[in-house]
Amino acid sequence: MADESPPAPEPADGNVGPARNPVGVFWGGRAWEFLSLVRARSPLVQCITNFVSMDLVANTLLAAGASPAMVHSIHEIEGFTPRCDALYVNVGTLSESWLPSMRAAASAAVGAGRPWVLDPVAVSASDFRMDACLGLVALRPTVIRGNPSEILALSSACRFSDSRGVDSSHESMDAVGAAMSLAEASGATVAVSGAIDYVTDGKQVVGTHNGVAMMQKITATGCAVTALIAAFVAVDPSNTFEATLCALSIFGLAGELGMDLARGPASLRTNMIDSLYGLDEQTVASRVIVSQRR
Ligand SMILES: Nc1ncnc2c1ncn2[C@@H]1O[C@H](COP(=O)(O)OP(=O)(O)O)[C@@H](O)[C@H]1O
Ligand SMILES: Cc1ncsc1CCOP(=O)(O)O
Ligand SMILES: [Mg+2]
Repeated sequence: MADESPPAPEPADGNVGPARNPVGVFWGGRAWEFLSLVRARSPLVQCITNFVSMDLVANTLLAAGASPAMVHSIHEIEGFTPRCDALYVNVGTLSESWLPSMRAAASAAVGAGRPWVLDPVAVSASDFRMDACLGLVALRPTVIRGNPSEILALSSACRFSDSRGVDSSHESMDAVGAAMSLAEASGATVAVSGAIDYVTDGKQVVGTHNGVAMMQKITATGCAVTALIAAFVAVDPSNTFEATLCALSIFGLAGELGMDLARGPASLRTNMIDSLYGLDEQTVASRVIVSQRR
């Protein structure tokens, strides 16, 4: 298809331009379209997520215009999950009693033709967690998003990596190859977060440069952006790759705007939610920065 979109303005540092997607649409424009769809449709996102993250995940989804539901009882899966627009599973505070709900919900989502998204928090912390995540990956998540250490560990299914827990000890660039392998093996779109967030389907790799380092100093920002990915995928399940990249861009941009007024992590958290809520087309179109890596 001919590329008829106008040329993108080069960013100040000149080395990464807002790239075009394969059909020549600006990522800033795509990100705005996805956010607008989420605001218009308010997708219902079932979240089976860790205790630490529940508040930030729910508030992030609400600020974006989506509708969160923290429903995790095994007795509610059969009736509830197929009615949702997307499912989000996060193993951050995994326990024996929750794992069956996660599996049942993933199966129910797949059975109902709904997308589901996995966040393999601290996957290498224990054999129990690694086995649980491998079992969940076998249930065909639509998207997997983790930090570099998590994606490296899950991709190699290495049970005793040098990861220290929920935080990453690697750069996102280090995990791009692992993310591609994981995408190929699982059939999922894989996102690895960091200073640059990379998204891959196993063939192409695209990076978004939005975000600020202080987002790492707020617990559950990773969990929250994975939930946002679920909301974006929910409104356009046939464009998983774009939805994932745009959710990461939008969340990073909210962090950048929030940082303008922040005095530290606590005020950044508040300002980030406010900024996400208030994003407008001009800001999104002009400030989303994406680069094609491959
Ligand atoms: N060095 C960084 N610079 C800018 N943004 C970052 C940086 N590190 C992480 N982020 C952003 O913080 C959010 C959470 O990512 P990350 O900290 O990698 O996940 P997790 O919380 O799962 O470890 C993502 O939106 C990511 O883009
Ligand atoms: C601190 C902590 N412990 C178990 S889950 C969790 C939150 C992890 O959040 P994130 O992966 O977004 O950093
Ligand atoms: Mg995480």
